Amino acid sequence: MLALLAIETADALRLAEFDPAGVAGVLLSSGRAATLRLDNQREAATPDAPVLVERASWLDFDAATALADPAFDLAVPLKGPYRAVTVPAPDAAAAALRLARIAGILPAFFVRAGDASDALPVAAIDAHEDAGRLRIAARARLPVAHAEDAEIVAFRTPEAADEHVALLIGQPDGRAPLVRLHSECLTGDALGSLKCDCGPQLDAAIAAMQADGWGILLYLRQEGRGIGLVNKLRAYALQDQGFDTVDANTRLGFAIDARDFRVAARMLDLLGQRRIRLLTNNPEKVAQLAAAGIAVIERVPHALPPNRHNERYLATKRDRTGHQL
Ligand SMILES: Nc1nc2c(ncn2[C@@H]2O[C@H](COP(=O)(O)OP(=O)(O)OP(=O)(O)O)[C@@H](O)[C@H]2O)c(=O)[nH]1
Ligand SMILES: [Zn+2]
Repeated sequence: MLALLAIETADALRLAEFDPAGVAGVLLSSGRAATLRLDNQREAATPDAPVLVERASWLDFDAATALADPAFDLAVPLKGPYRAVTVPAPDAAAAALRLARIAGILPAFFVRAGDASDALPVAAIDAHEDAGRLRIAARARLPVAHAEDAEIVAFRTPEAADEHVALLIGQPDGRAPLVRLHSECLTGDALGSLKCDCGPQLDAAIAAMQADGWGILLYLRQEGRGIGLVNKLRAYALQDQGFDTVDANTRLGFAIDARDFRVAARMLDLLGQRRIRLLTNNPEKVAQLAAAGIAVIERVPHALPPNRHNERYLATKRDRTGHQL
């Protein structure tokens, strides 16, 4: 049993209440630990396993914040040496790091031994990520600017606040539908950001479905490839320091791509569409859908013209994350 205090939402006073004895270590992800060069220590060398940094006397709240938040990596020369020690409950620790991702906060906690009173079981965190628990919650006609004959279907689970939606465009005609898995991007979808290609991809997907007669746009609430808006903006700030989109995610302590496309497979299943043509440049989407029982009979490329702000981002997708661009 672990007691946890998220570093992002704590302060020195709350830390003192949580851990009067000053013994709580700092739990980090393996990616963050590697950035801090802890991975040459045996206790921090297992790929993808959580890492616990021993509480040294100088490791106060501010020092822990610098451990947790890469915004300080270049500005604050980190103190040390850090010592990685055995993680007492590795499954609970891993679940805590998943919970941080779900909550959209930095994956870094003070940890000490906990007791059973109001403990959150690991299974409760797993349920948040269980696509099998998605149900159709509501559906209605929704004419949109470039597809007047459209219907919106909203999905949710009893646990998660995310409301994924499907926009069904046109009428089924017996052919496998053109499908797009679009991950939420507030900056690109709503504000017209030029840093990525999301906005134009969203518009082009709806246009392609309209032209083809019918299709299904899945709008997945996976902002920032699953790390949430605030963390994506932290990644953007790191990109302003020169790191690319892949290294920025790792420095924050997240997977390069934290999305789970079983959500999309489940939505297609609930819509009764198990044979599709998929608009994407990302082979991982095809692979994850296929693994979840959706037959992707065709991959339809979905590349749009670059601009001077997203050229490097698109090159990184091509060179480092396997996008077929
Ligand atoms: N973490 C992070 N997320 C980003 C960044 N830029 C865009 N995103 C998010 O990435 C998601 C879009 O994914 P992309 O990787 O552009 O494309 P894809 O969906 O993998 O592949 P395609 O189907 O080929 O478009 C959206 O959720 C965006 O918010 C970034 O620099 N960092
Ligand atoms: Zn975007």
